[in-house]
Amino acid sequence: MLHSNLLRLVARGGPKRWMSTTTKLTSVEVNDKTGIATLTLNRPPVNSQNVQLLVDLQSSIGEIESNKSRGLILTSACSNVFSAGLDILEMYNTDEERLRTIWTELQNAWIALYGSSLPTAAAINGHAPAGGCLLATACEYRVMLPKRLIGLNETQLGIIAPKWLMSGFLNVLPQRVAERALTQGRLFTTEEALAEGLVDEIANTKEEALEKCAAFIGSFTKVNPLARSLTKLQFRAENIKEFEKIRKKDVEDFVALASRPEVQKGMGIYLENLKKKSKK
Ligand SMILES: CC/C=C\CCC/C=C/C(=O)SCCNC(=O)CCNC(=O)[C@H](O)C(C)(C)COP(=O)(O)OP(=O)(O)OC[C@H]1O[C@@H](n2cnc3c(N)ncnc32)[C@H](O)[C@@H]1OP(=O)(O)O
Repeated sequence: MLHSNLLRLVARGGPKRWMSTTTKLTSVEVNDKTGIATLTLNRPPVNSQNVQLLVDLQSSIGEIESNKSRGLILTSACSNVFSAGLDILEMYNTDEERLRTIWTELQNAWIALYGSSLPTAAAINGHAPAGGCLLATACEYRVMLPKRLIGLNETQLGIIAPKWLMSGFLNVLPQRVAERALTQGRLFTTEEALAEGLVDEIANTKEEALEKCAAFIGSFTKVNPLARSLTKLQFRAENIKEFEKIRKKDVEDFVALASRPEVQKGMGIYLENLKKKSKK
Protein backbone atom coordinates (compact mmCIF):
# COMPACT_ATOMS: atom_id res chain seq x y z
CA MET A 1 0.00 0.00 0.00
CA LEU A 2 2.70 2.40 1.12
CA HIS A 3 4.74 1.40 -1.88
CA SER A 4 1.92 1.92 -4.36
CA ASN A 5 1.12 5.31 -2.81
CA LEU A 6 4.74 6.24 -3.22
CA LEU A 7 4.67 5.12 -6.83
CA ARG A 8 1.54 7.19 -7.37
CA LEU A 9 3.19 10.31 -5.97
CA VAL A 10 6.28 9.72 -8.03
CA ALA A 11 4.28 9.06 -11.20
CA ARG A 12 2.53 12.42 -10.70
CA GLY A 13 5.34 14.75 -9.95
CA GLY A 14 8.65 12.96 -9.49
CA PRO A 15 11.80 13.90 -11.34
CA LYS A 16 12.07 12.50 -14.82
CA ARG A 17 14.99 12.01 -17.14
CA TRP A 18 14.65 12.04 -20.91
CA MET A 19 16.87 9.44 -22.44
CA SER A 20 16.12 9.56 -26.11
CA THR A 21 15.32 12.33 -28.53
CA THR A 22 11.90 12.75 -30.08
CA THR A 23 13.22 12.69 -33.64
CA LYS A 24 12.35 9.03 -33.52
CA LEU A 25 8.76 7.78 -33.72
CA THR A 26 9.11 6.49 -30.17
CA SER A 27 10.48 8.12 -27.06
CA VAL A 28 11.69 6.82 -23.72
CA GLU A 29 11.41 8.51 -20.37
CA VAL A 30 12.78 6.94 -17.21
CA ASN A 31 11.44 7.95 -13.83
CA ASP A 32 14.54 8.43 -11.70
CA LYS A 33 12.78 7.49 -8.48
CA THR A 34 11.00 4.31 -9.58
CA GLY A 35 13.42 3.28 -12.34
CA ILE A 36 10.41 2.52 -14.56
CA ALA A 37 10.68 3.47 -18.24
CA THR A 38 7.73 4.78 -20.24
CA LEU A 39 7.99 4.02 -23.94
CA THR A 40 5.71 6.26 -25.99
CA LEU A 41 4.59 5.55 -29.55
CA ASN A 42 4.51 8.87 -31.35
CA ARG A 43 3.31 8.66 -34.93
CA PRO A 44 0.18 10.83 -35.21
CA PRO A 45 -2.62 10.63 -35.99
CA VAL A 46 -3.11 6.94 -35.12
CA ASN A 47 0.33 5.34 -34.54
CA SER A 48 -0.11 3.14 -37.58
CA GLN A 49 2.86 0.80 -37.60
CA ASN A 50 5.14 1.55 -40.52
CA VAL A 51 8.64 0.10 -40.78
CA GLN A 52 10.19 3.15 -39.09
CA LEU A 53 7.89 2.94 -36.06
CA LEU A 54 8.58 -0.79 -35.70
CA VAL A 55 12.34 -0.26 -35.93
CA ASP A 56 12.24 2.62 -33.44
CA LEU A 57 10.15 0.53 -31.07
CA GLN A 58 12.79 -2.21 -31.09
CA SER A 59 15.54 0.30 -30.52
CA SER A 60 13.66 1.83 -27.55
CA ILE A 61 13.09 -1.60 -26.00
CA GLY A 62 16.82 -2.31 -26.40
CA GLU A 63 17.66 1.03 -24.82
CA ILE A 64 15.38 0.34 -21.82
CA GLU A 65 16.86 -3.13 -21.34
CA SER A 66 20.43 -1.93 -21.51
CA ASN A 67 19.75 0.93 -19.07
CA LYS A 68 18.61 -1.61 -16.52
CA SER A 69 15.22 0.00 -16.00
CA ARG A 70 12.97 -1.80 -13.53
CA GLY A 71 10.13 -2.16 -15.97
CA LEU A 72 8.59 -0.90 -19.19
CA ILE A 73 5.26 0.83 -19.73
CA LEU A 74 4.09 1.09 -23.34
CA THR A 75 1.73 3.94 -24.20
CA SER A 76 0.77 6.36 -26.95
CA ALA A 77 1.20 10.07 -27.59
CA CYS A 78 -1.99 10.14 -29.69
CA SER A 79 -5.01 11.36 -27.78
CA ASN A 80 -7.54 8.70 -28.78
CA VAL A 81 -5.57 5.84 -30.30
CA PHE A 82 -3.02 3.48 -28.77
CA SER A 83 -2.13 2.08 -32.19
CA ALA A 84 -4.23 1.45 -35.31
CA GLY A 85 -2.10 -1.58 -36.21
CA LEU A 86 -0.03 -2.02 -39.32
CA ASP A 87 0.10 0.94 -41.66
CA ILE A 88 -2.21 -0.26 -44.41
CA LEU A 89 -0.95 2.50 -46.72
CA GLU A 90 2.52 0.95 -46.53
CA MET A 91 1.19 -2.53 -47.38
CA TYR A 92 -0.95 -1.30 -50.26
CA ASN A 93 0.34 -1.12 -53.85
CA THR A 94 3.90 -1.93 -52.91
CA ASP A 95 6.56 -4.46 -53.91
CA GLU A 96 7.42 -7.80 -52.36
CA GLU A 97 10.66 -6.55 -50.84
CA ARG A 98 8.80 -3.85 -48.89
CA LEU A 99 6.22 -6.39 -47.72
CA ARG A 100 9.08 -8.65 -46.57
CA THR A 101 10.61 -5.77 -44.60
CA ILE A 102 7.29 -4.78 -43.00
CA TRP A 103 6.58 -8.30 -41.78
CA THR A 104 10.15 -8.95 -40.61
CA GLU A 105 10.13 -5.74 -38.55
CA LEU A 106 6.70 -6.56 -37.10
CA GLN A 107 8.07 -9.95 -36.03
CA ASN A 108 11.22 -8.33 -34.60
CA ALA A 109 9.23 -5.75 -32.64
CA TRP A 110 6.83 -8.37 -31.28
CA ILE A 111 9.55 -10.76 -30.12
CA ALA A 112 11.52 -7.91 -28.52
CA LEU A 113 8.46 -7.02 -26.41
CA TYR A 114 6.95 -10.48 -25.85
CA GLY A 115 10.35 -11.96 -24.99
CA SER A 116 11.55 -9.08 -22.83
CA SER A 117 12.81 -10.20 -19.44
CA LEU A 118 11.58 -6.92 -17.88
CA PRO A 119 8.14 -6.50 -16.32
CA THR A 120 5.99 -4.94 -19.06
CA ALA A 121 2.62 -3.18 -18.95
CA ALA A 122 0.50 -1.34 -21.51
CA ALA A 123 -1.29 1.90 -20.67
CA ILE A 124 -3.84 1.64 -23.48
CA ASN A 125 -4.99 5.24 -23.76
CA GLY A 126 -6.98 4.72 -26.95
CA HIS A 127 -8.19 2.21 -29.52
CA ALA A 128 -5.98 -0.82 -30.07
CA PRO A 129 -7.13 -2.84 -33.09
CA ALA A 130 -5.01 -5.53 -34.81
CA GLY A 131 -1.30 -4.72 -34.46
CA GLY A 132 -2.24 -2.37 -31.57
CA CYS A 133 -3.76 -5.31 -29.73
CA LEU A 134 -0.71 -7.39 -30.65
CA LEU A 135 1.60 -4.95 -28.83
CA ALA A 136 -0.73 -4.61 -25.84
CA THR A 137 -1.06 -8.37 -25.40
CA ALA A 138 2.70 -8.85 -25.71
CA CYS A 139 2.87 -7.02 -22.36
CA GLU A 140 2.14 -8.69 -19.03
CA TYR A 141 -0.50 -6.24 -17.82
CA ARG A 142 -3.01 -3.95 -19.49
CA VAL A 143 -4.82 -0.87 -18.22
CA MET A 144 -7.26 0.74 -20.66
CA LEU A 145 -9.32 3.90 -20.89
CA PRO A 146 -13.14 3.46 -21.02
CA LYS A 147 -15.15 3.21 -24.23
CA ARG A 148 -12.27 2.34 -26.53
CA LEU A 149 -11.87 -0.75 -28.75
CA ILE A 150 -9.33 -3.57 -28.67
CA GLY A 151 -9.03 -6.85 -30.54
CA LEU A 152 -7.65 -8.78 -33.49
CA ASN A 153 -9.95 -7.80 -36.36
CA GLU A 154 -7.84 -9.26 -39.17
CA THR A 155 -10.65 -11.45 -40.58
CA GLN A 156 -12.71 -8.27 -41.09
CA LEU A 157 -9.99 -7.23 -43.53
CA GLY A 158 -10.03 -10.66 -45.18
CA ILE A 159 -6.64 -11.59 -43.76
CA ILE A 160 -5.55 -14.15 -41.18
CA ALA A 161 -3.44 -13.68 -38.10
CA PRO A 162 -0.70 -16.33 -37.87
CA LYS A 163 -0.35 -18.45 -34.71
CA TRP A 164 2.49 -16.40 -33.13
CA LEU A 165 0.46 -13.23 -33.54
CA MET A 166 -2.29 -14.81 -31.44
CA SER A 167 0.10 -15.88 -28.64
CA GLY A 168 -0.50 -12.93 -26.31
CA PHE A 169 -4.24 -13.02 -26.98
CA LEU A 170 -4.31 -16.74 -26.14
CA ASN A 171 -2.25 -16.11 -22.97
CA VAL A 172 -5.07 -14.04 -21.50
CA LEU A 173 -8.32 -15.32 -23.02
CA PRO A 174 -9.94 -18.73 -22.71
CA GLN A 175 -9.49 -20.71 -25.95
CA ARG A 176 -13.20 -20.62 -26.87
CA VAL A 177 -13.48 -16.85 -26.35
CA ALA A 178 -10.30 -16.30 -28.39
CA GLU A 179 -11.44 -18.61 -31.19
CA ARG A 180 -14.81 -16.91 -31.48
CA ALA A 181 -13.33 -13.42 -31.31
CA LEU A 182 -10.68 -14.18 -33.94
CA THR A 183 -13.08 -15.85 -36.36
CA GLN A 184 -15.51 -12.94 -36.00
CA GLY A 185 -12.75 -10.32 -36.17
CA ARG A 186 -14.32 -8.94 -33.01
CA LEU A 187 -13.26 -5.69 -31.41
CA PHE A 188 -14.05 -5.63 -27.67
CA THR A 189 -15.09 -2.45 -25.91
CA THR A 190 -12.94 -1.69 -22.87
CA GLU A 191 -15.74 -2.88 -20.61
CA GLU A 192 -16.12 -6.20 -22.51
CA ALA A 193 -12.35 -6.63 -22.56
CA LEU A 194 -12.23 -6.26 -18.77
CA ALA A 195 -15.04 -8.79 -18.32
CA GLU A 196 -13.21 -11.35 -20.50
CA GLY A 197 -9.77 -10.73 -19.00
CA LEU A 198 -8.27 -9.14 -22.12
CA VAL A 199 -7.47 -6.08 -20.00
CA ASP A 200 -6.71 -6.08 -16.28
CA GLU A 201 -7.98 -2.68 -15.17
CA ILE A 202 -9.82 0.40 -16.42
CA ALA A 203 -8.49 3.90 -15.76
CA ASN A 204 -10.26 7.17 -16.42
CA THR A 205 -7.22 9.10 -17.64
CA LYS A 206 -3.88 8.33 -19.23
CA GLU A 207 -2.13 9.49 -16.04
CA GLU A 208 -4.18 7.07 -13.98
CA ALA A 209 -3.43 4.28 -16.44
CA LEU A 210 0.31 5.01 -16.13
CA GLU A 211 0.02 4.97 -12.32
CA LYS A 212 -1.76 1.61 -12.35
CA CYS A 213 0.87 0.18 -14.68
CA ALA A 214 3.61 1.52 -12.39
CA ALA A 215 1.87 -0.08 -9.40
CA PHE A 216 1.81 -3.43 -11.26
CA ILE A 217 5.52 -3.18 -11.98
CA GLY A 218 6.10 -2.04 -8.37
CA SER A 219 4.43 -5.25 -7.17
CA PHE A 220 7.64 -7.10 -8.11
CA THR A 221 9.85 -4.99 -5.85
CA LYS A 222 10.37 -7.79 -3.38
CA VAL A 223 10.81 -10.52 -5.97
CA ASN A 224 14.25 -11.55 -7.16
CA PRO A 225 14.51 -10.07 -10.70
CA LEU A 226 16.32 -13.05 -12.20
CA ALA A 227 13.86 -15.53 -10.73
CA ARG A 228 11.02 -13.34 -11.97
CA SER A 229 12.29 -13.02 -15.52
CA LEU A 230 13.19 -16.71 -15.87
CA THR A 231 9.75 -17.66 -14.61
CA LYS A 232 8.09 -15.28 -17.10
CA LEU A 233 10.19 -16.63 -19.96
CA GLN A 234 9.42 -20.24 -19.01
CA PHE A 235 5.74 -19.43 -19.49
CA ARG A 236 6.47 -17.89 -22.90
CA ALA A 237 9.17 -20.35 -24.05
CA GLU A 238 6.89 -22.68 -26.01
CA ASN A 239 5.36 -19.83 -28.05
CA ILE A 240 8.79 -18.31 -28.65
CA LYS A 241 10.23 -21.67 -29.76
CA GLU A 242 7.35 -22.27 -32.17
CA PHE A 243 7.73 -18.74 -33.54
CA GLU A 244 11.50 -19.15 -34.11
CA LYS A 245 10.84 -22.38 -36.02
CA ILE A 246 8.48 -20.77 -38.52
CA ARG A 247 9.55 -17.10 -38.63
CA LYS A 248 11.27 -17.25 -42.06
CA LYS A 249 8.46 -19.20 -43.68
CA ASP A 250 5.95 -16.90 -41.99
CA VAL A 251 7.52 -13.91 -43.78
CA GLU A 252 7.20 -15.63 -47.15
CA ASP A 253 3.61 -16.68 -46.38
CA PHE A 254 2.76 -13.09 -45.52
CA VAL A 255 4.38 -11.74 -48.70
CA ALA A 256 2.50 -14.31 -50.82
CA LEU A 257 -0.82 -13.52 -49.12
CA ALA A 258 -0.45 -9.75 -49.03
CA SER A 259 0.54 -9.56 -52.71
CA ARG A 260 -2.51 -11.49 -53.93
CA PRO A 261 -4.63 -9.22 -56.15
CA GLU A 262 -7.81 -9.92 -54.15
CA VAL A 263 -6.07 -9.09 -50.84
CA GLN A 264 -4.64 -5.89 -52.35
CA LYS A 265 -8.08 -5.01 -53.67
CA GLY A 266 -9.55 -5.62 -50.19
CA MET A 267 -6.95 -3.35 -48.61
CA GLY A 268 -7.75 -0.62 -51.15
CA ILE A 269 -11.47 -0.79 -50.31
CA TYR A 270 -10.74 -0.86 -46.57
CA LEU A 271 -8.52 2.23 -46.92
CA GLU A 272 -11.15 4.05 -48.96
CA ASN A 273 -13.77 3.33 -46.30
CA LEU A 274 -11.42 4.52 -43.55
CA LYS A 275 -10.83 7.76 -45.44
CA LYS A 276 -14.55 8.25 -46.11
CA LYS A 277 -15.29 7.69 -42.41
CA SER A 278 -12.59 10.16 -41.30
CA LYS A 279 -13.96 12.88 -43.65
CA LYS A 280 -17.49 12.59 -42.13
C1 LIG B 1 -2.11 -9.67 -45.59
C2 LIG B 1 -1.90 -9.38 -44.14
C3 LIG B 1 -1.85 -10.63 -43.34
C4 LIG B 1 -1.84 -10.65 -41.99
C5 LIG B 1 -1.76 -9.41 -41.20
C6 LIG B 1 -2.22 -9.60 -39.82
C7 LIG B 1 -1.53 -8.70 -38.86
C8 LIG B 1 -1.85 -7.27 -38.64
C9 LIG B 1 -2.62 -6.55 -39.41
C10 LIG B 1 -2.92 -5.14 -39.14
O1 LIG B 1 -2.53 -4.53 -38.17
S1 LIG B 1 -3.81 -4.38 -40.37
C11 LIG B 1 -4.38 -2.85 -39.67
C12 LIG B 1 -5.70 -3.05 -39.06
N1 LIG B 1 -6.15 -1.82 -38.46
C13 LIG B 1 -7.41 -1.44 -38.44
O2 LIG B 1 -8.29 -2.13 -38.95
C14 LIG B 1 -7.71 -0.11 -37.80
C15 LIG B 1 -8.18 0.89 -38.80
N2 LIG B 1 -8.39 2.18 -38.17
C16 LIG B 1 -9.48 2.48 -37.43
O3 LIG B 1 -10.36 1.66 -37.21
C17 LIG B 1 -9.57 3.87 -36.88
O4 LIG B 1 -8.68 4.68 -37.60
C18 LIG B 1 -9.23 3.98 -35.37
C19 LIG B 1 -7.92 3.29 -35.03
C20 LIG B 1 -10.39 3.34 -34.56
C21 LIG B 1 -9.12 5.47 -34.99
O5 LIG B 1 -10.28 6.16 -35.34
P1 LIG B 1 -10.24 7.75 -35.44
O6 LIG B 1 -11.64 8.17 -35.75
O7 LIG B 1 -9.58 8.32 -34.24
O8 LIG B 1 -9.26 8.07 -36.66
P2 LIG B 1 -9.60 7.98 -38.23
O9 LIG B 1 -10.29 6.69 -38.54
O10 LIG B 1 -10.28 9.24 -38.65
O11 LIG B 1 -8.15 7.88 -38.88
C22 LIG B 1 -7.28 9.02 -38.99
C23 LIG B 1 -6.41 8.82 -40.22
O12 LIG B 1 -5.60 7.66 -40.05
C24 LIG B 1 -5.81 6.75 -41.14
N3 LIG B 1 -5.64 5.37 -40.65
C25 LIG B 1 -6.31 4.78 -39.65
N4 LIG B 1 -5.86 3.54 -39.44
C26 LIG B 1 -4.89 3.32 -40.36
C27 LIG B 1 -4.04 2.21 -40.63
N5 LIG B 1 -4.08 1.06 -39.95
N6 LIG B 1 -3.15 2.34 -41.63
C28 LIG B 1 -3.05 3.49 -42.34
N7 LIG B 1 -3.84 4.59 -42.12
C29 LIG B 1 -4.75 4.50 -41.14
C30 LIG B 1 -7.22 7.07 -41.60
O13 LIG B 1 -7.40 6.63 -42.92
C31 LIG B 1 -7.26 8.57 -41.49
O14 LIG B 1 -6.52 9.09 -42.58
P3 LIG B 1 -6.96 10.48 -43.29
O15 LIG B 1 -7.00 11.51 -42.20
O16 LIG B 1 -5.91 10.70 -44.34
O17 LIG B 1 -8.32 10.23 -43.90
